[in-house]
Amino acid sequence: MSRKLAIATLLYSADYLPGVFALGHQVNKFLEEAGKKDSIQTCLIVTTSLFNDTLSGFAKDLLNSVYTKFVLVNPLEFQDESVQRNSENLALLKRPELSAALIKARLWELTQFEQVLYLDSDTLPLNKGFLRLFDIMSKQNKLQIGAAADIGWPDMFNSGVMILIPDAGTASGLQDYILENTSIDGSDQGILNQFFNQNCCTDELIKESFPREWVQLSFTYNVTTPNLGYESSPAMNYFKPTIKLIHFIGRHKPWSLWSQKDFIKNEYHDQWNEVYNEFKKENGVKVEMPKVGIDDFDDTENDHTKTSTEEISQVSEPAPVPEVAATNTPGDAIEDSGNEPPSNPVPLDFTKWLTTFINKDYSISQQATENDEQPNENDGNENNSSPRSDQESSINDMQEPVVPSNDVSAQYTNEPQEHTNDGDATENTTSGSEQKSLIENLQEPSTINNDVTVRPKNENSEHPKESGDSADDSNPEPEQKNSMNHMQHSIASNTDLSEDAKQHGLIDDNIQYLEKEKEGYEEFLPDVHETDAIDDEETEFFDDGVEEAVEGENEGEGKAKSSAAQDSQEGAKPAECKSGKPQEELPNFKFDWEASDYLSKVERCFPDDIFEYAVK
Ligand SMILES: O=c1ccn([C@@H]2O[C@H](COP(=O)(O)OP(=O)(O)O[C@H]3O[C@H](CO)[C@@H](O)[C@H](O)[C@H]3O)[C@@H](O)[C@H]2O)c(=O)[nH]1
Ligand SMILES: [Mn+2]
Repeated sequence: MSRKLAIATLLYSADYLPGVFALGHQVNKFLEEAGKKDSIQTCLIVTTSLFNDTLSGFAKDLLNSVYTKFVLVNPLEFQDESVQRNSENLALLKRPELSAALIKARLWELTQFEQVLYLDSDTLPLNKGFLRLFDIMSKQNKLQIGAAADIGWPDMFNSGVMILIPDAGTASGLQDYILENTSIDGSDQGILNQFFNQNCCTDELIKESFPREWVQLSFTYNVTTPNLGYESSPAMNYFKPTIKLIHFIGRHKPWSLWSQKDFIKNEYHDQWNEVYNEFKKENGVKVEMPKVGIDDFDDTENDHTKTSTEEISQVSEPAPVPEVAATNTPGDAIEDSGNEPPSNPVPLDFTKWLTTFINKDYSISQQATENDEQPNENDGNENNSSPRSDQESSINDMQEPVVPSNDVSAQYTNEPQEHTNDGDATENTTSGSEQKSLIENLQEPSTINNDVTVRPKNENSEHPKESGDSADDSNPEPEQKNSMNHMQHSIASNTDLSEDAKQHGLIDDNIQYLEKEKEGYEEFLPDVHETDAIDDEETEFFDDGVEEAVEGENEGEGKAKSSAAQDSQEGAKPAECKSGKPQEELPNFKFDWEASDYLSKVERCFPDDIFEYAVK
């Protein structure tokens, strides 16, 4: 009699939907190819609140087309406390969204299956060879976990690919352990290693009798990428034909911006995109993924979707640009892009800020004597934001299509709740995607030739407390959520940007925007590109630039980031203003933010072509 087998993945925030879709699609392909479609279930573990309250009926239908079973799970008991205790270690990862990955502990509750192959949703099997794991591990017992070494610390396993035996006793033991111990990495990988992996027992005596066992799988079952600095490693070339699965670890996922950029992308990202496009084509998905994914969202619900739902909850209308779960908040940007000067003296829009503060003193003094000498200058100023104004109509066009919500026929297990997709007929959709941006340094993998390395099994002992080494497979990157929040204030243009690039519409807009103004801003541009082209931090840059320039009332301090402005000023000095009147004194760059009415006193004297973008 055949064993009850499942391949499972996890979804606790909508921005991983593309991963879940592509993975499910690919797994099905290989199950079919291997003739195992009927013998191995595909199982989506999804948080109850995400499923019931957030995902659209359309998304559920799509999920239903690739997964045979949905398992709705709730947070672990006392998960909040665990997350709290782990927060310090998790901070090392710079991946706060992973706090909820502790919910992977629920995998051992899937006792309706005899064996489960868990795959992170950012994994991609490359061929049906990955299914051999069920054969290789056919004798696995409930105290064992099969996983490949993590490249960040190869004495530990990576928890993105795990084969396990569900068992109620193990499940409760693990959850107790999570309650009582701090995870090495603040998330699931650390604590699962501590629980299962004898190597994490730093006390040699206890190690002798360690009760559970990590069975090390070949790295070819979980080849993590990116592998910066090692991409052309001889080992990679040597083992390439044997790779069964790729795992896109870290902040940057194949569906996020960076994979669309030439500078980091590798062939596996192309493969992922092919699979994803194939999925979309086969399922007739033509709308943008945010429209697929999420219904109206109630911010009061679960913690697990917090990273995305913080954003979702703010959004009244979806932005058209991101392919995947990206949230752009139309609000501020659109409002600010009108002709009304902002009532708030702290400008959010960098260009507006720039044009208003330049030559303030000059214009004030000129005003005193010349009155109408520069009658049109303020027009350009007011139109600073005009490149974005055309987006308002795009936003208005972004109404979620009415998508019929079909019943999801998959069975729900484990605290089933009736899903109420009926109310989802109209999806005012948006998605909360924090753009995960990180480039990992990966160590050269110590690849083994055998598929499995079974370690000596020990018995009966206490669990190791914790080790000092981080299992972090991600390089720290500055936290970017805040900057994402800033990003939400802007709307990306509805261009033909690649779908993922569209997620970062703001970034690209800003870059293009500045390029248009290149003349006179050259010294400024490299900073923008270097700092911003890759990820979300550009928004911080702008804010910083504003703050620094403002705070740096002595001219030197502000120069670093507003040098272009100053240069333009200096360049303008001997030249003529648009009015034709030569400037007679150096502009004063002092910027007194306390002066509440400064906007009304601001003038500039640049030639109009500097503000060409305003016309466009
Ligand atoms: O916002 C999120 C974040 C994660 N996930 C799910 O949780 C998995 C783990 O997150 P992921 O971004 O894939 O983590 P990695 O970058 O792979 O980071 C490493 O560290 C994590 C924390 O220990 C482990 O869960 C991973 O297996 C391990 O590879 C994802 O694949 C998803 O299935 C979500 O649904 N929403
Ligand atoms: Mn992963």
